[in-house]
Amino acid sequence: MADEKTPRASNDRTNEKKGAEDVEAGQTGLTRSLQGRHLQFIAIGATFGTGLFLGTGGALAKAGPASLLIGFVFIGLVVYSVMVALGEMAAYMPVAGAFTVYASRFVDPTLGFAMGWIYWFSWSITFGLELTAAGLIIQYWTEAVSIGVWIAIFWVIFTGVNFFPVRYFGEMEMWFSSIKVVTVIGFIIFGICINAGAGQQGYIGFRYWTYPGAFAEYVVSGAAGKFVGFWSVLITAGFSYQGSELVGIGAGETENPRKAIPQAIRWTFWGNFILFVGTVFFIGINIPYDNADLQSTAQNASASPLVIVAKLAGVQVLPDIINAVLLTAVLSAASSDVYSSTRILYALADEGLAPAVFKKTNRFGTPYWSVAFCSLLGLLAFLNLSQSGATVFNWLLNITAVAGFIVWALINVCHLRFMKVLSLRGQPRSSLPYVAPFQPYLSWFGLFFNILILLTSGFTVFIEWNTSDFFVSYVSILLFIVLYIGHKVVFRTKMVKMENIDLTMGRTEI
Ligand SMILES: NC(=[NH2+])NCCC[C@H](N)C(=O)O
Repeated sequence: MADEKTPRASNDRTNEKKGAEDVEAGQTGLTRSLQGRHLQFIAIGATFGTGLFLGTGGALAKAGPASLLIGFVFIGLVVYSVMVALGEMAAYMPVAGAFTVYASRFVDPTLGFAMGWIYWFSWSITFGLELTAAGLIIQYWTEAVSIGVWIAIFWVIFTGVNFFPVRYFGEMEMWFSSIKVVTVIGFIIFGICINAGAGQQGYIGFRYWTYPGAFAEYVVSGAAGKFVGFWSVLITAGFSYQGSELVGIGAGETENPRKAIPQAIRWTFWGNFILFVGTVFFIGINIPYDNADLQSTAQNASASPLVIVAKLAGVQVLPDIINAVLLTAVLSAASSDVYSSTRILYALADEGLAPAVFKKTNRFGTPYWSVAFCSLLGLLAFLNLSQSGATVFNWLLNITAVAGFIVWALINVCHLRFMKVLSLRGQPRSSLPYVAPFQPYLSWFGLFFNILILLTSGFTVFIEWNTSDFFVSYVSILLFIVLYIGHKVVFRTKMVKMENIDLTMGRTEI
């Protein structure tokens, strides 16, 4: 198999001579200096970003509060299926890059290649997207300085941060993420008070669910529908939750994977789920979906619904404070973006699926070429300087979200195959360090909906043809297909046969 030739295999051979601990650290070249809590915070850092803080506004405006809530709960279930699947595999086989490695080993090296590069693509693009969002947020205070200056400053800072030893990075990310979590909790408490009558609107309750209503009519060229509105929320919800799966990417860098990974996964999932659903619930009961600010946000991503809630309540300085926090939120997401695309590229190089230079680490374990290359794509943020910044922003958001759904679907695929091979070899799943619940149904459920959502993400083009919408909705799928076919044609890989699947390499306990 191609495996024989990969640098990773040779790495492992050298490692066999070293002590058990060295095998753990040396296997990836990255150091195992992160703990479970760091993983969790990196995942939280990447997840709580533009999606929750800005994207929810547009979704509420178009679909109404009930659709928003149901959409976030529903995608939460899909995320759950992905997270527990990943947890089961990663706790058993902690390797850097995690799921692309599983795809290569359990299904087909070509699948690992295409999945890895599409995932890498989604994060590199998100870096640019988030830098732009940061610039837009600052412009709330002053437009005297060009947005390009902010993008440049943040690009330098967050690229630089990723060159630090990973331990410092993990520590910094923990602070950033904590600020976000505290903000969201603060917002929820604030939302309760405002709803109960603390603001200038008096007691609100569910008033806005009656007028203007719980569901909005989603309008596409004359045709309108409530279900369509709900369905349109799913892409935004998906984008918002994406990043949760990062817990698995850092798997190769944790000190005690068997314990740390399941715990980190559990905390990340439940933390994200509760805070996301809580946030969209309180946004949805405190802002009428036909609010003018909200409707204009849907057009130009200009104001966060969190800021709108504070504005409606008539609290003076609060919008500024929330804006400041949003800035840190989006910036921390930006630095996690680089971390994530760097590690995915490293893992691809490690598997022999990207140039070996991306594997080079310095003595602190930083894969510096990889960091440099990934952050270069963040410079795409400067494209947003054009007039249609908001349009470009929405485009990138959609492209990224679809890429994310492809990756989630493939995590489900890997898990289904993982379970199959275990059962063929007579190894009970109960012997695993972490066992995903409701299997195999949950993984099938996740796979079905991930595919359905990504295939229907561009449904509006079927109602009214629009080339640019078609492109935005399906370019990630096209890219994925091109990567897949391209790799197949050049390398002529074969699907990994069940009996050849390697379940031992990368394990901490054999
Ligand atoms: N597949 C991806 N890389 N998606 C990007 C996720 C972005 C993140 N959830 C945010 O709201 O900012």
